[in-house]
Amino acid sequence: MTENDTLEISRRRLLGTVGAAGAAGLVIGAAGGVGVTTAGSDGGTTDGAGADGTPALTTVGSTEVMFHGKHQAGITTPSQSRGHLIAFDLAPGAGRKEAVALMRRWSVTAEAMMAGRAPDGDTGIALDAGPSSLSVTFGFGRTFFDRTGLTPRRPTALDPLPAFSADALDARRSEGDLWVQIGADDALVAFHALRALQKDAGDAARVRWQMNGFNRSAGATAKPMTARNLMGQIDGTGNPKVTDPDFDRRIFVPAGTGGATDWMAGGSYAVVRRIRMLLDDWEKLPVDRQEKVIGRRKSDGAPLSGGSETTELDLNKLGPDGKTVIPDNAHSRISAPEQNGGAAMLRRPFSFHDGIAPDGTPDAGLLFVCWQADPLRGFVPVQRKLDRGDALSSFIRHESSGLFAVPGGPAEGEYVGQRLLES
Ligand SMILES: C=CC1=C(C)c2cc3[nH]c(cc4nc(cc5[nH]c(cc1n2)c(C)c5CCC(=O)O)C(CCC(=O)O)=C4C)c(C)c3C=C
Ligand SMILES: [Fe+2]
Repeated sequence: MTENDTLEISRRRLLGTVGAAGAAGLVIGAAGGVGVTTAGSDGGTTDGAGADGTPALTTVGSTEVMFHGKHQAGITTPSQSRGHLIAFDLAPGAGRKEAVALMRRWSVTAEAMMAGRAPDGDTGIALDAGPSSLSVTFGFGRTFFDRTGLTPRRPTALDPLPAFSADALDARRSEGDLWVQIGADDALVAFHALRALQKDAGDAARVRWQMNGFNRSAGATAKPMTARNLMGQIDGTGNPKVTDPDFDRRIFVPAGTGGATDWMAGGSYAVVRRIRMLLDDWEKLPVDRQEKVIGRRKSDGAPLSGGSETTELDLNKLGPDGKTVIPDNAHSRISAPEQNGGAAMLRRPFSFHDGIAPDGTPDAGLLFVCWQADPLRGFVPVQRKLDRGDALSSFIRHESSGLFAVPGGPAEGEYVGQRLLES
């Protein structure tokens, strides 16, 4: 477990709000899933409910994600119900000096808001709310390095992603000098963070694109479970777990790689794709055919080869017709690490819905965000393979793309990116 996996209920909020609900102690050890332990003097349960069955909703507002740590927040942090992804370009004439000042400002603001404190010049949008699991994550795009005179320190991992045959990318909604991912379990808290960071950008950087997403709200299901996407599938089952022995090696850049990119130690690379779902077409497909597209049951996410959600896929199991029960073009088969030389990534997406497109179809889908120590051993080989023969590809369209270097988390007194910008 990493330092940022440990979420704490801020003592102040706990006493101020949760205490009133009778929850005497709350600890969230949250890597890969929220576990809420309520040691209430009222005999509350371990799923956050009080003895009288009243949900301890106050825990949603009270949960605090740590800003400082080995890794930035928002990577292994449990997915929040609201998200904003926003890319900025440095303003014309702005260079390294302005970038340093901006990263300092952003870090001060993010730290305050994640702790539930109002930043300077506050708008008041989040007044009354606790931190609500707010996380703010900062990344640098390929173009940032030229703009700041740091080209020699640009990692090769930021080389442009290859073009894929199914790409229908909008350049204006792709890439960017800087990238910010905001997540929170309250819509106002998330928007508040977005506004504060936009205001902090001042004259130094301009918004290039912004996308808004959502996930299931904490407490909406009877027990914590893997989220569903807008196609109705349980999505996230095959993700690497922080307890896997090779988790850190796959997701985070190791220290001591030496040389120009040492500043990325503890960091990770984010691939961001706005993937439209062709929901009208998808929903016309009978459920048994939808299940063959993925290779898993829709109801509970279990592999078509049998078992429960967490059972390994049996890719060789044959059906009565002599064909593999998980079809050759099933999404789960093609993307499985064992089919891709072990290539793995941590998928941490948000769903999006931006209304109805001009053709009358829903402009909805997945803000696909995946994390890896090296995109050439994560996203790229898997997407190459999916691009060639994934049954899901008839029902999705990749509309924008970004690749960002997300440096390690700041130590106390440091700002995000300091090891790049000041060495
Ligand atoms: C290149 C990477 C991937 C893209 C792009 C992608 C898009 C995408 N996926 C779903 C739905 C599901 N994906 C599932 C599994 C899965 N997908 C990827 C990679 C990409 N998906 C991986 C690596 C895996 C895990 C494979 C494994 O370890 O077995 C599943 C099954 C459940 C699960 O494991 O999460 C679903 C469902 C959509 C809807 C989508 C684009 C919109
Ligand atoms: Fe997938």
